Amino acid sequence: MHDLRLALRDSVKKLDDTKNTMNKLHTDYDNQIRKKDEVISMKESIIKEKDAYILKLEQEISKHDSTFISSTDFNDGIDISTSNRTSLLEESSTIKHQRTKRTAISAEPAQHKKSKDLHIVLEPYVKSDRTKEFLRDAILNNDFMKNLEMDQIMSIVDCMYPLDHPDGDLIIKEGDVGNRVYIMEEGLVEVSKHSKVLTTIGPGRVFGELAILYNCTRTASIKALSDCKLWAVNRQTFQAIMMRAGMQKQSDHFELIRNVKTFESLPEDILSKIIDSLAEVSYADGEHIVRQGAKGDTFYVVARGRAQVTQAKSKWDTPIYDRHLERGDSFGEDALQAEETRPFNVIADDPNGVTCLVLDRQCYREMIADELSRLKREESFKITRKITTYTSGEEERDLKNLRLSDIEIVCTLGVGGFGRVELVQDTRTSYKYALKQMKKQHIVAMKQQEHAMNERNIMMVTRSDFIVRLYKTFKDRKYLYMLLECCLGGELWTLLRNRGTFEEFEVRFYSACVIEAFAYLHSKGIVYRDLKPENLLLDNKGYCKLVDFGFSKKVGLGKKTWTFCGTPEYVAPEIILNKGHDMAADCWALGVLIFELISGNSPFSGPDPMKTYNIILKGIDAIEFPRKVSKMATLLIKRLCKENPIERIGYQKDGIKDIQKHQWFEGFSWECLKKGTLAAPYTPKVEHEVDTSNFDYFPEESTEPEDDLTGWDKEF
Ligand SMILES: Nc1ncnc2c1ncn2[C@@H]1O[C@H](COP(=O)(O)OP(=O)(O)OP(=O)(O)O)[C@@H](O)[C@H]1O
Ligand SMILES: Nc1nc2c(ncn2[C@@H]2O[C@@H]3COP(=O)(O)O[C@H]3[C@H]2O)c(=O)[nH]1
Repeated sequence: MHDLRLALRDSVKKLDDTKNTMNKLHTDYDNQIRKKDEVISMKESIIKEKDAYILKLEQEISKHDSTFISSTDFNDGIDISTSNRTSLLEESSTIKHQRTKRTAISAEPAQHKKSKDLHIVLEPYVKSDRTKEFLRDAILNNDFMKNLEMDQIMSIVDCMYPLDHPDGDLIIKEGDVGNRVYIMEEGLVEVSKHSKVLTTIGPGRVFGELAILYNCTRTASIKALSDCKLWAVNRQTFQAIMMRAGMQKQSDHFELIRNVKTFESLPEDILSKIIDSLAEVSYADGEHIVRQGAKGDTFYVVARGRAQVTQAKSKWDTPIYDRHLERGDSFGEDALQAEETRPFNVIADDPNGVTCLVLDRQCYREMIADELSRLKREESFKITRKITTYTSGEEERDLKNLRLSDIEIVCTLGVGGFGRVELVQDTRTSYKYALKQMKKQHIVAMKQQEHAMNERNIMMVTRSDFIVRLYKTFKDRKYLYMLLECCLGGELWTLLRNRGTFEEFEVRFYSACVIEAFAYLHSKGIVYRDLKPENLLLDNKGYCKLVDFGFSKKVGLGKKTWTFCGTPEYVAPEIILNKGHDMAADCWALGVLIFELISGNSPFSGPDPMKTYNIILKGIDAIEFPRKVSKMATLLIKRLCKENPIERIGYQKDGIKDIQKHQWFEGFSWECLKKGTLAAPYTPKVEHEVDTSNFDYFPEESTEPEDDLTGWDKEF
């Protein structure tokens, strides 16, 4: 019995020990969990602190960004607004996020100044042929300027004038507004950036071109290391030549083409497409342009010089003179329909040679013929689309009677270049909106009045589920206000920052939303010009919508615009080269976006905008695609990022539809996307109407801007 009792006591003790051990283990476990939680919350607070620090830093940077430059000090007639943040970002590179929001830049010449620029009288400076050749070769040796058209280069050469700088002179100061491009004839200069010597430049080299080409402040300083003999061209002259050459060529070709019988009944936008597809070909005196009996599929218009038509009665006869062709005369029309056996010879008969505009059948078919038959079909069915009126919910929102004083701020959603975007509510109806408020004085200081008006005018009439809706605008003494549809899912940029990359099925969805937005805008002749993840907002369902129409413009179908504008990593080569651009620039940017969303990095990215432009000009084929980008996506990106705008998918016969039909989108339900029934790859967590957890925190602003009562915003 005693033994049994002892054994029982032993067992109870053992049980107690086990219980104690268990309790201890539990306490340890709890402690560990607590510690883990503490570590997690410590980590979170470090991340928060880091974010706040980065935010502060970014705000500091954007304060410095306010050093937008203005060209009025040398009154060159072009408005320039360029944020010069690169150097500051470079300095902060060790602590910045792996992903930093990118600033857009713009150099929109005001309309009246644009035309004034075109009427500038170019003042050639007389110089020897040897000097001309020397200057031309220097330009052709420059990475950026070699891409200009030869007639632009020769006009620049003609307008260059001599300039001397003695040893020790600071010819260019980093950060200044640039007003000349130079070519060194004799001497040596030293290039430095942030006081670090980068290189030296000797005879036969161009310098000072970057600030002029891209409307930014001087990217480096240049000091004479000896007495220097230079040639210079003024910014105003340089930019007039760039813009004028493109415009003149377009209007010259337009004049020639509109008088060709085959094209006489075509609408202007199709004529413009033909013009874009034309190639200029030159022939030496006596050279055959076409040969009798040869097969051909090219159509010709004589642009310059005289050509002779001769014809032989048979193979064995000598050709006999028939007539002369001059500027505006065309031949080979039949070749546009089917292969033509040339019925005569056309031979250049001009000591200065002959230049023809040529168009081949395949190009004509791809670009124009289908569009023509579509037009004809539409004409015969007299398709008149009903203008949809979007009244749903509008009446109960009672926007007509809504006044600024009815709006109550809930909290800040974001801070932009010109002010803040607040989550607000209409106190009468409790509807929630995003209210973008822009400081008028700041807009004027940056010469962005035209852009602010464009943004308002375009967004006000835009009705697409893939574009943030603008409901109403207000203004007071200090601010312009835009009452916008609120997208509480946050920016696609933030999601990309948190994820690093997206899977292709996700990118397919987001880019499809952009494609729908572009299909809408492009059909109305509007070019968007600032595509990037920063400008795509997610709604509660996870669909993305285009926002920030500050650079959008109604160009019109078949027309071009010449503004340098966009975000460096996303600008198309024709924008960089000032060739005139249109909706095709958006197709380019779409290729860049798809690449960036899949791989996490944009394809064209240098340490500063100039290097980025240089990489863009080298083209997409020079870019190595990461393995993560599938073959099919690579093909689509390469077709979107074609150097020649007219070859870009999305800009050809079926427009944006061609992109939708691309194999990368095979199986994608465009219909469900449009109806809003397709499930988004990610649904943001939005728990209530004022849940701003998908946005960063923005501290309140203490200073108020000055009044602006100049009245430029009358129509806002
Ligand atoms: N409709 C909206 N719904 C929710 N958030 C918005 C909305 N519009 C803007 N935001 C947020 O506010 C931020 C600032 O927007 P805003 O358009 O002023 O800035 P931005 O893109 O820098 O433009 P800007 O070029 O005009 O300075 C955006 O980055 C976005 O996070
Ligand atoms: N930023 C930069 N400019 C350079 C370099 N080498 C030569 N330059 C020239 O320095 C010039 C300074 O003025 P710009 O920025 O107008 O144009 C710049 C270039 O022409 C270089 O490595 N970096």
